[in-house]
Amino acid sequence: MFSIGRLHLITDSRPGREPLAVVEAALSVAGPELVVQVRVEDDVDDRTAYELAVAVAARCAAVGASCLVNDRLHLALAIGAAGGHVGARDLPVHAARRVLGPTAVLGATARDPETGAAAVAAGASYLGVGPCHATSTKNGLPTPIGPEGVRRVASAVPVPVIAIGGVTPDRIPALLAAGAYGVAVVGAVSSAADPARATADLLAALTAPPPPAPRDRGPFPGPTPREGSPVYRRGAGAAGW
Ligand SMILES: Cc1ncc(COP(=O)(O)OP(=O)(O)O)c(N)n1
Ligand SMILES: Cc1ncsc1CCOP(=O)(O)O
Ligand SMILES: [Mg+2]
Repeated sequence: MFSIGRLHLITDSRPGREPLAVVEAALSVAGPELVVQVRVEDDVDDRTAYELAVAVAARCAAVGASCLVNDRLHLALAIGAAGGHVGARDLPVHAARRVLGPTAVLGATARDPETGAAAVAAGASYLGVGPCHATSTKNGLPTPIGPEGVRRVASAVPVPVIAIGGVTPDRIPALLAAGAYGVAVVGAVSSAADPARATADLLAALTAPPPPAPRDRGPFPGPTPREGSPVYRRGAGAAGW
């Protein structure tokens, strides 16, 4: 059955960064719970990207973590990654599915329900949804969609939604409450003074019990969550995610 982690670490390969050291630190804390997405800047050549991907994949394999490759699906196949992630300017989802095969993990970017539903119909196993919040990690992104935007997409698709863009531990509860299954981060780990500690903080936020439903808060009952609402969706582990 399809299974995917809730914390996705996307590599930061901008000049001056140390993606492999960051991945090692995160894996030392998260182990098999981590999904590492190898992402390089567009001007990085394939050989350099391949060498980073091989090194990341080896470290993931050592602890049972999953490795995905962003954009460059030939690299995903070449290194035996669990799968890849594509967005609007990459291969279309149906073509990416043909490249990766029927059982690979295939992520697709969506910021609205229509795009998300189309991506799922075309073969996406999960959706990366955002940017949720402002970020300086990637230029040219559209206006952040916030937790409400996540809610709109998550309520329209039957696959895990991974919230991305400006994600920090304190923002995770609202994203989960909106129906996100997990989060993808670059800066929250890669720009942290202590990437291992930052990883632990993100994991703690992802696994913290949700706040009590309104009806449990006191003598004045609030609205009961509807079945199928994000409050229920947090139990999606039962569906095999
Ligand atoms: C989990 C996740 N979600 C979204 C993205 C963004 O993909 P894309 O829109 O193709 O942009 P680039 O990352 O390729 O610049 C992602 N990588 N991962
Ligand atoms: C690649 C990408 N796509 C949407 S936001 C983003 C970057 C997210 O980086 P950060 O976690 O540092 O905001
Ligand atoms: Mg892309």
